[in-house]
Amino acid sequence: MLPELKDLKTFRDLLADATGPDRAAAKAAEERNGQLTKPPGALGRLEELAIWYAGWRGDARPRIDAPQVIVFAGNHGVTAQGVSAFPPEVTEQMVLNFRRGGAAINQLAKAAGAKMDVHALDLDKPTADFTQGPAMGEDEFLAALRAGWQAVDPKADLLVVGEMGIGNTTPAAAIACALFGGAAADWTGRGTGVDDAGLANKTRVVAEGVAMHGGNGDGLEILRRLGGREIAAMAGAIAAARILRIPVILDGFICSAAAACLAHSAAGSLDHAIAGHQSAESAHGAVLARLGMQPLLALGLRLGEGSGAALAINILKSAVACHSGMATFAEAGVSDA
Ligand SMILES: O=C(O)c1ccc[n+]([C@@H]2O[C@H](COP(=O)([O-])O)[C@@H](O)[C@H]2O)c1
Ligand SMILES: Cc1cc2nc[nH]c2cc1C
Repeated sequence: MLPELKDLKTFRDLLADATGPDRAAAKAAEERNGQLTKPPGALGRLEELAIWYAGWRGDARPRIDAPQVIVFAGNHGVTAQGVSAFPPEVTEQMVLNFRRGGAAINQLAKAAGAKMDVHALDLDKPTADFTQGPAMGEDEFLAALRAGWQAVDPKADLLVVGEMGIGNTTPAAAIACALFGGAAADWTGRGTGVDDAGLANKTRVVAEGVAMHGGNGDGLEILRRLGGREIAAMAGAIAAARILRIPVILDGFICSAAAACLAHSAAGSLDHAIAGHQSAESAHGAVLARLGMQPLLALGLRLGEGSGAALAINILKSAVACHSGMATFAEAGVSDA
């Protein structure tokens, strides 16, 4: 059961106190893996993926039958600074497109056998421009975390969180810079495709935001000050999934920035998450490296929407299918080494 998110302290406490995977199930899965009809280690990373998944599900021979993809959408006051190649109206237009089934993620979720939910968060009320003050007040931030928290289907057995929000690579870059240090230019990329002048302007905006808000508190406070509603909602959903023991596949740059805020606030809070795909957004590889994650795929996508993570669902499903469906040496009458 998922506890109610009364206030930010409750969220912080739940994040810090969440229990880890079921070690007995992981151990039993490891033993089973050693008996399957293949040379030891021959399924490469699929083997560790299946054991990791078994541990989080508390089942040495699990199945993946009910993946959930959630796309959160939000609008950003910082778009007033000309940081995106597209106008902010596109956020709402794309939400309609998601609801009609016309976006890439609709097809990718379908191809992965996942149900997809869309949550648009106060699109008519963009966050504040973080160069002027905190992006969200405490109540707004809590409401966004809660939207993510409540969006997770407790019956799901795998979760992908994605986003749509014109301008949101700017807050994601600012978050990464505030959490990991270095120069704004190290974390700022082209997003939907800004030109060189646009990139220079965006880098200045990120630097201003980090100068104003960086160094103020933990990852959650950084998320409130520099983030956005859809970014906070992704963080809320990832944290809820851990409590529900639902493994998570992370998507691109913005999703990873949301996740990084959780990891900064409480070590181990991403133990139930893996990286699905390394985005072409320039700093995504560096964020994943800081999180100690190796993406399953690198196909050059830079779309968001949960697209890269949705593509990785079938890899995890395949790992679990091999693990749970293969015969052991004894069952198949194949000679062991
Ligand atoms: O996920 C990524 O790595 C990613 C990289 C570049 C762009 N995006 C998507 O593009 C939008 C943000 O780009 P921008 O240029 O408006 O900041 C937002 O809707 C994201 O879903 C997403
Ligand atoms: C068309 C479009 C689709 C998107 N999907 C996620 N981010 C996006 C940004 C744009 C501009």
